[in-house]
Amino acid sequence: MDSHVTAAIQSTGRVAFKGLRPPPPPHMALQDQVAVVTGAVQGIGRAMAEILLRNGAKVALLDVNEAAGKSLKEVLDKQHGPERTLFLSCDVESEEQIRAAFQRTAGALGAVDIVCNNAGVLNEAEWEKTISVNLVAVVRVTYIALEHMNKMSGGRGGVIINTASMAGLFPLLSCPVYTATKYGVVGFTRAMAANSTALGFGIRFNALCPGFVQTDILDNIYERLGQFSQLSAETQVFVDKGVLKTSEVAEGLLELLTNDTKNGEALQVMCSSQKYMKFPVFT
Ligand SMILES: NC(=O)c1ccc[n+]([C@@H]2O[C@H](COP(=O)([O-])OP(=O)(O)OC[C@H]3O[C@@H](n4cnc5c(N)ncnc54)[C@H](O)[C@@H]3O)[C@@H](O)[C@H]2O)c1
Ligand SMILES: CC/C=C\C[C@H](O)/C=C/C=C\C=C\C=C\[C@@H](O)[C@@H](O)C/C=C\CCC(=O)O
Repeated sequence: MDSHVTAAIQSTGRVAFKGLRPPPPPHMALQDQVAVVTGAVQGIGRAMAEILLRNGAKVALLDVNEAAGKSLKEVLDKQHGPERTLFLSCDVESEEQIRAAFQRTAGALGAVDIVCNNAGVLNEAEWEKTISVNLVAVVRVTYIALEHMNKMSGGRGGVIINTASMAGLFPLLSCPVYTATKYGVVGFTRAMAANSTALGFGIRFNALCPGFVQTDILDNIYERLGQFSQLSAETQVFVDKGVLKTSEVAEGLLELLTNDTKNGEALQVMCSSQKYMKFPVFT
């Protein structure tokens, strides 16, 4: 993010970013960086991959949706060249598949610098699955990423960004398990950031916390609320207050990646502004 915008966030904790200026030039800091994005073939993950590529990074696109992955790869090849991306069919619930994906990324694109733990689901009826994908897999991918990136074991450090949600900071009506997973992601991110500082991993950890975003997660929400489906109208009232574009969330990712003063932060991305969450200080 531009230095004056970063300064605005630091001084006010809030910055408006919609339509104020032409697109900024690419961030040199991301040039030829190697990024792994999970849940990369649609929605927020796709917007993350696109902004990384526009800023000169190489991107491994990990997802369970092979058909969408192959067609996205074709689109991105035309825009950025085939050597800039890799699509890898990978279920983040599988340790074996994640290990293979990191190995293939390092072999084809180079050592991993950036990980975006973004894959997620919302299903209060299949709540164990929601915990498995949204929280357990974030821990699993992070620990495998550490084996590649940790400066204390020969890696070269980097940045790990976890897609949480505003529902990781405020309870989301009708989605108690989804809310719990996103609170878990925020807590894990902050704890890993503190560990990284204490143990010298050379890795920054931050959480991205968008409000409602126009993606498939918002579709057919009624069917995925399980025993809380009677509250779908109340949830819809929140949704109707405003829905973000995926590109706006990707701008938040860029801020967390390029602002190297940020570690252990949760960036709220809302329709009117972005602002860092103020957590209580424990003394
Ligand atoms: N859409 C919103 O309103 C919103 C708001 C805040 C946070 N989020 C979070 O953003 C992230 C992305 O969601 P989205 O809104 O883009 O949804 P989406 O459904 O459009 O995209 C999710 C992607 O994750 C992939 N995925 C699902 N399970 C997977 C698995 N086991 N392994 C690998 N890939 C898997 C899907 O195939 C899909 O491509 C999620 O973590 C979600 O919780 C979404
Ligand atoms: C239907 C589910 C769709 C998508 C899931 C996704 O992750 C979206 C979550 C979005 C928002 C959740 C927000 C919860 C909000 C409230 O509880 C609310 O009262 C927050 C109030 C103020 C916060 C903003 C501020 O302090 O300025």
